[in-house]
Amino acid sequence: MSNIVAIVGRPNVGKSTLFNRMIQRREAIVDATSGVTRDRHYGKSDWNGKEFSLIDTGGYVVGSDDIFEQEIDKQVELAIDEADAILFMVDVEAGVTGMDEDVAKLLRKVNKPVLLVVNKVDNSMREAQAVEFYSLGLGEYYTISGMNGSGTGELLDALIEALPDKPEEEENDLPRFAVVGRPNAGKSSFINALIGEERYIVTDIAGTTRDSIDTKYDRFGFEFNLVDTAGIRRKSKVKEDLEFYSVMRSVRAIEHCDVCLLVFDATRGFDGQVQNIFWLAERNHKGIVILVNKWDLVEKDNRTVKEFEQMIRKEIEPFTDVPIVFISAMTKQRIFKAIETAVEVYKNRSNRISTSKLNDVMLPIIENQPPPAYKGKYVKIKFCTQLPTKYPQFAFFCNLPQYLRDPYKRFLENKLREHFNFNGVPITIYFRKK
Ligand SMILES: Nc1nc2c(ncn2[C@@H]2O[C@H](COP(=O)(O)OP(=O)(O)OP(=O)(O)O)[C@@H](O)[C@H]2O)c(=O)[nH]1
Ligand SMILES: Nc1nc2c(ncn2[C@@H]2O[C@H](COP(=O)(O)OP(=O)(O)OP(=O)(O)O)[C@@H](O)[C@H]2O)c(=O)[nH]1
Repeated sequence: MSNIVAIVGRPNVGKSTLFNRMIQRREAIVDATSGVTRDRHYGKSDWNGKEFSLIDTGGYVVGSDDIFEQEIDKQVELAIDEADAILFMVDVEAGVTGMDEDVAKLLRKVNKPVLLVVNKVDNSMREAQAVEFYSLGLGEYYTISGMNGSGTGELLDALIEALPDKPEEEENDLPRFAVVGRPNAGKSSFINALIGEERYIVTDIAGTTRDSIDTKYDRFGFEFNLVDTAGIRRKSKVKEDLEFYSVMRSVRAIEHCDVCLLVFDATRGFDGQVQNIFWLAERNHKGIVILVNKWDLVEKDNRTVKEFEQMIRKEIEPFTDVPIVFISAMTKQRIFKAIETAVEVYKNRSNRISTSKLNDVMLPIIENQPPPAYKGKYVKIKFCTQLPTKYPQFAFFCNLPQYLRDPYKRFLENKLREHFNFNGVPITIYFRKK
C-alpha cells in the first residue's frame, strides 16, 4: 500500500497541471500503450523509487462563489482525513486571497505533513513575489512552475522526505476485504448485517485508524479482516453525493485490501460513480465482488437477475469476469454468500499456475490462432510464465513484443480465464523479448 498525497487549493491555481505532470511522467515509463482512459483525479506517481498515490481535489464544484467556498473547505477536511500528506497550492499571480487564508487556517491544525506550493513561478521575478505567502503561517514554501516543471524536483524531494514510512509487512495473512461504494448504497448496513453487533469491533478509535486499519473477524467459519471499517462507520461529516467524496473515501480502503466488495444500490443503477470505484479497484489489481444491494426493493420476475447481470457486465467491459451477488443488507439475504464469494475471489487472486501447466494449455492455443501479422511482421510467441507477484501477472516471451496489439492481449486473457479460475481478479499481461 502506498502513501496518499492530496493536492488542495482554490480553483485555477494549477492543481491539475501539477497532477498531470506527476502522473504522466510515470505513465510514460510504466505503460505507454495503456488502453484505459486515465482518471482525472487519481493516479500513481513515484520519485526516487518511492511510490505514492496522488489525488487532485480540484474541478468538482460548479456553482456560485458562496457554495464554492464551503465546498473547498469540505474537500480540504476530507483530504486531511484521508491523505498522508497534503500539497497546498497557491498562485503567485493572484497573491494571497481570502480563500487561501481559510484553507491555511484548516491546515495549520493538521498533524500531517503539509507542503505549501507556490505555483506559476515561471521566472525569477515571481520568485521574489512569493515571500508574501509566509503570511499564511505554514512556514517554508516551495516555488514551482507546474507548467514548465521548474522547482518540481525540489518539491518532490521534500515530499518524499516528509512521507511516513509504511510498514511493508501486513499484520496477518488473512484475506483483507474492503466494503466500498457510493454514499447511501448500504455499506454500513451491509457491514452491520455481516458482523452483527457493535461489540465485534475491536479497534474503533476514530482518527487513529492510520496505523492499524484492519479489523479482524471470525464469522460464518471464515476468518478475514475488514479494512478501515472504522473509517466507513465513522460517518464522515461529508454526506454529499459527489464523485470526489466517494472516491476519496474509497482510495485508502481499496489500496489496503485484497478484495473489494463493491456495494451498489439496485434502485439507482450502476452509474458513472460506481464505475469509477470499480475501475479504481481494477487499476489497483484488487479482487472484486459486485454486490447488488436493496434487492428487497426490486420488483422481480424470472428475468430480472439476468437483465441486471447483463446491464452490469456491459458497463464493466472488457473486465466482465466478475461475480455478482444480489443481496439485501436489511433482510440479510445472501450476506453469507457475499462473504463466501469474496473468499473465493481471494483464492483466485492467489492462484499460481506452474509454468509447465501454463505452456501446455496456452502454446497449442497460440499455435492454433497466432498473432496476426503487423506491418508485415510475424510474431512468434515462444513461451509464457506467471510472474511471482501477489496478483496474477503473466509474461509472454516472443521475438517482436512491440508488434503485439491490445486485441491479441485480450484474446490471451480470455483464454487464460477460460482455462483457469480468475473470476473477479484483474489479470495483467506483458509481452517480453526473448
Ligand atoms: N503561468 C502559469 N500558468 C499556469 C501554471 N500552472 C497552471 N497554469 C494555468 O493556470 C490555469 C489553471 O490551471 P489548472 O491546473 O486547471 O488549475 P486547477 O487548480 O486544477 O483548477 P480547478 O480544476 O478549477 O480546481 C490554466 O490556465 C493553466 O494553464 C504555471 O506554472 N504557470
Ligand atoms: N430496503 C433496503 N434498504 C437498505 C438496504 N441497505 C441499506 N438500506 C438503507 O439505505 C440507507 C443507506 O444505508 P447505509 O448503510 O447508511 O449506506 P452507506 O453506504 O453506509 O452510506 P454512507 O455512510 O453515506 O456512505 C439507509 O436508510 C438504509 O436503511 C437494503 O438492503 N434494503
